[in-house]
Amino acid sequence: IVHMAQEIKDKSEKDYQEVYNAIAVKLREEDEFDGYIGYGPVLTRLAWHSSGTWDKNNNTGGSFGGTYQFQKESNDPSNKGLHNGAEFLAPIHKQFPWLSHGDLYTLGGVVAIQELQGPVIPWRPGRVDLPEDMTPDNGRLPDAVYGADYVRNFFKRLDLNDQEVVALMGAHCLGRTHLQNTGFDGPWGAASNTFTNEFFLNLLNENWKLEKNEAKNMQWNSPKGYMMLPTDHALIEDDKYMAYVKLYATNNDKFFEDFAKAFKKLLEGGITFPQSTPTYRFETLDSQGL
Ligand code: HEM
Ligand SMILES: Nc1ncc(C2CC2)[nH]1
Repeated sequence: IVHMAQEIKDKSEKDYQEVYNAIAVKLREEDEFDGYIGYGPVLTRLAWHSSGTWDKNNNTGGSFGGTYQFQKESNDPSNKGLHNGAEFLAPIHKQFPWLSHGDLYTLGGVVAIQELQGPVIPWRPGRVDLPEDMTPDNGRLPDAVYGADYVRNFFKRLDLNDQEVVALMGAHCLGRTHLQNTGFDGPWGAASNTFTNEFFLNLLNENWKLEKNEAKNMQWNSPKGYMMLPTDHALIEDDKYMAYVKLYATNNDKFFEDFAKAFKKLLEGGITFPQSTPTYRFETLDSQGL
């Protein structure tokens, strides 16, 4: 299967910056969601989950077809809680009906990372809505209860290596787990809505204890009230992953640079873009003085 991005001839960088700004203004205004965390984290997770269904072996799934819009995918138990992100984006789709669902979901993640003071994520348009019967089966997204070998093997299907996996996991600096979504709880301390390398610093500096939570799942908790999933903690149990955890804990610029590259790669998995497709690097609201 070839997912050839369409050439967008009648839309300019200004048009896409206008969509970016509409999402960013809504993100700034609707700040009360999830105990004043806001929509940034759940938009980031929606962009990741709509892309993370890709299978490089047969080029099925991925962000291209925007199939998260169909219940077969949005009702995947792995996607519990993401309807909040989709409902946030629905008025944006109404305002800009020419934007495909795949472009909408991935752009939402780009806006979230950038507006939460993370790196600029280069982004290309041209994903094309596919029919419902092209929706990938449930079960393509990762479980949180396993260790390093599982994580390494899982991300092979998305063509992501150790360095890319560790960089991407840094997005767990955002938001929080919700017992009713995934059976994991916490952090009880201030969950963050600012993109930093804190995930790596916490992994290295906190005193982690493996405990059974209220949903009978094992998770790692720290005296400060932070938590790590077993798949998070796996990054300091494996020597190859540990090297990147230490790199990103001590070099924030390198983390930002590597995260931006890996997140773009994740959001574009399986897509062939025409040579003529521009790569956009959007301005944040702050940098536009808005
Ligand atoms: C082994 C891979 C991964 C596993 C097992 C995993 C698992 C989870 C779980 C269980 C939650 C809690 C969801 C909830 O209870 O509402 C979560 C939240 C989140 N994940 Fe991951 N994740 C993984 C990789 C990623 C990646 C690659 C990204 C993005 C680059 C990401 C971004 C997020 C964000 C932003 C949240 C917070 C969502 C919110 O606050 O509503 N995760 N993840
Ligand atoms: N440490 C940690 N692992 C997963 C999370 C969810 C993103 C909030 N937090």
